[in-house]
Amino acid sequence: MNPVHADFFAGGAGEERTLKANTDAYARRRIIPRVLRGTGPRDLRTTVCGTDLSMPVLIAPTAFHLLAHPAGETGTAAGAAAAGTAMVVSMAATQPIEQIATAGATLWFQLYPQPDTAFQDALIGRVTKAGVKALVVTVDSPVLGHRRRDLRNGFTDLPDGLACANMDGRDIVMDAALGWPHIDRLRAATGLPLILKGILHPADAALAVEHGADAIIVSNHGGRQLDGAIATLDALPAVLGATGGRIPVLIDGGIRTGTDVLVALALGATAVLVGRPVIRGLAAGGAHGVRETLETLRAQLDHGLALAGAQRPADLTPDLIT
Ligand SMILES: Cc1cc2nc3c(=O)[nH]c(=O)nc-3n(C[C@H](O)[C@H](O)[C@H](O)COP(=O)(O)O)c2cc1C
Ligand SMILES: O=C(O)C(=O)c1ccccc1
Repeated sequence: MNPVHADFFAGGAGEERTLKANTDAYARRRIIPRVLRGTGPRDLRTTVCGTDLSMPVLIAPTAFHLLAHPAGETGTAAGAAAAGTAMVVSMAATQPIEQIATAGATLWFQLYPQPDTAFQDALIGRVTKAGVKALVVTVDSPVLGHRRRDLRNGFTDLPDGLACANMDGRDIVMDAALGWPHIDRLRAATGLPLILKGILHPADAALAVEHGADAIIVSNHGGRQLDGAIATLDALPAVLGATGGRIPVLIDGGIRTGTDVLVALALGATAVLVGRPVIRGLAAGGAHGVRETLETLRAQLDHGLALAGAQRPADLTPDLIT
């Protein structure tokens, strides 16, 4: 990959402390396995907001897949389809949603709320018509994070010939005026499940429930927005305390192995999303590479469940983690 693009995918904001904290939080945890619980054969299937998944792992929304591989988002979606999981398509996707949909994966669509609500409504209509099964609204980006690698590299825009293919020639606006009324507006604008991505504070998790969110994603945007923000795994318990089981709580950031998935599930997440590992799979081998990444996570999760004394994700409980 072009090193400038590799930096774009890998990098975080500021000192990259939060980027590192996400993976460190998993490395700090240890599993206290149970034995003699009859763990075979495992069943990893999970349903989230009406979407059936072969395992509790989804593809996080990430920008610009054509920079990673000529198959682009359609290749990523084909990998998701082969693995039986869902892909969250970024608003900054470089291929049209209708093309990505031809790969046959279950798709959710990620949206940065746009001040041009007429355009936003049209985009929601377009992706709904294309068959997406949920809207994921990213709420952690009132402004873009300060990404020093991109600034140093002068990476400010897509190269000629590439564009955000679902934006009708517009730029994505990150809007610091956003508030809960914008969420209420989105809630009224769609019958699709509405999922808020980028929640870290328990008070915001409670507000998300009150404003009709169908699920939330505990996320710090992979350490790309507020450097110094809490690691997502460390934020999870208080968020779960605030939601009290009323809606599913998903998590992303720093998940690199199947045992990381196991830890997140045991601490109460319904499912996880993975960002950079999928981009690396895509860059290395297109749709097959994405599938390989997902199948590796599945095999590791399955193996970990057996060794920790769980037959299915629902058997995992917080007492298994220290
Ligand atoms: C290169 C890159 C681009 C991203 N683009 C988006 C995006 O367009 N929309 C969004 O909501 N999140 C975006 N994210 C954040 C991811 O959805 C996710 O929160 C994060 O990557 C999870 O951390 P992980 O990469 O450690 O798995 C992006 C992340 C990366 C690394
Ligand atoms: O969200 C991101 O992290 C990201 O990298 C991005 C870049 C351009 C447009 C939208 C998102």
